[in-house]
Amino acid sequence: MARTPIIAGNWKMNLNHVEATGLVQKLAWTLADKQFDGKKVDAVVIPPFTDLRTVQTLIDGDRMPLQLGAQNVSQHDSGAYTGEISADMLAKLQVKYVVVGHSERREYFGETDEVIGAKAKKVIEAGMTPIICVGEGLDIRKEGRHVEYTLAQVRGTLEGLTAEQVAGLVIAYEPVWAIGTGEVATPDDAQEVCGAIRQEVASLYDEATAESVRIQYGGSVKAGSIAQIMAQPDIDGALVGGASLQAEEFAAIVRFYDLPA
Ligand SMILES: O=C[C@H](O)COP(=O)(O)O
Repeated sequence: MARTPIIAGNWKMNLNHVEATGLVQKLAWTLADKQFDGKKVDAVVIPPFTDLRTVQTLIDGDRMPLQLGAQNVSQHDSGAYTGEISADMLAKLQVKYVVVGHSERREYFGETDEVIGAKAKKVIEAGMTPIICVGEGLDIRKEGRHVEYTLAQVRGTLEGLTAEQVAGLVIAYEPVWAIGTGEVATPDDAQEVCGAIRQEVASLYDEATAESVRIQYGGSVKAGSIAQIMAQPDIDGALVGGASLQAEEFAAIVRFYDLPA
């Protein structure tokens, strides 16, 4: 079965709930103008926690062809974890996707593969889909160890998940040196690692699981680069940062199939 492409816009710590309303409305108008109905591509917006209720109400009320995502989640169910948000709280807001293990969380908040794997498990148990982020820094890339480094993160974060669970999730390959820098990995660079991730899933689980898991590329994706990236056999979507804050640019990325490769 063909994998449905998934284009997700991670807003990071940008836009309050009032600004979020403006962006989502503009995005929906732009997509409607282009007859986008959300059937061909999963189009996901991932705002900060404080915007989720507002954006959910808009998507729901206006039947926008958008799905909702969150940027993080607690690995605990409930209790004395001040400042944390549980998977059940997100599911109740009709959140469908949750980013876990973004490189910024690994770097600034010390998240390990073990913690990320535990978060992914909570997301799945709450009926949502984790977007598990992996990817190497510049030093590792220069040493030529990017594939083995990224695959070690894949093994570390998937540990304990069943084949059925892995088949339904999303893995985002984001080389850290390409995030927010304007440096896009070439389509071949991105395919090399995304292909290796799919093979690793096949050897950890089986071919059917590897064929089903969706793999995104992330790192300075723009409308001008998305078509070539999406033309790669093992890339099923993109995790977009900066460009997802501009409605027209993000709408063009969502409709990558209309752009020349
Ligand atoms: O989650 C998104 C990635 O970190 C990519 O961010 P960027 O598109 O601003 O490089």
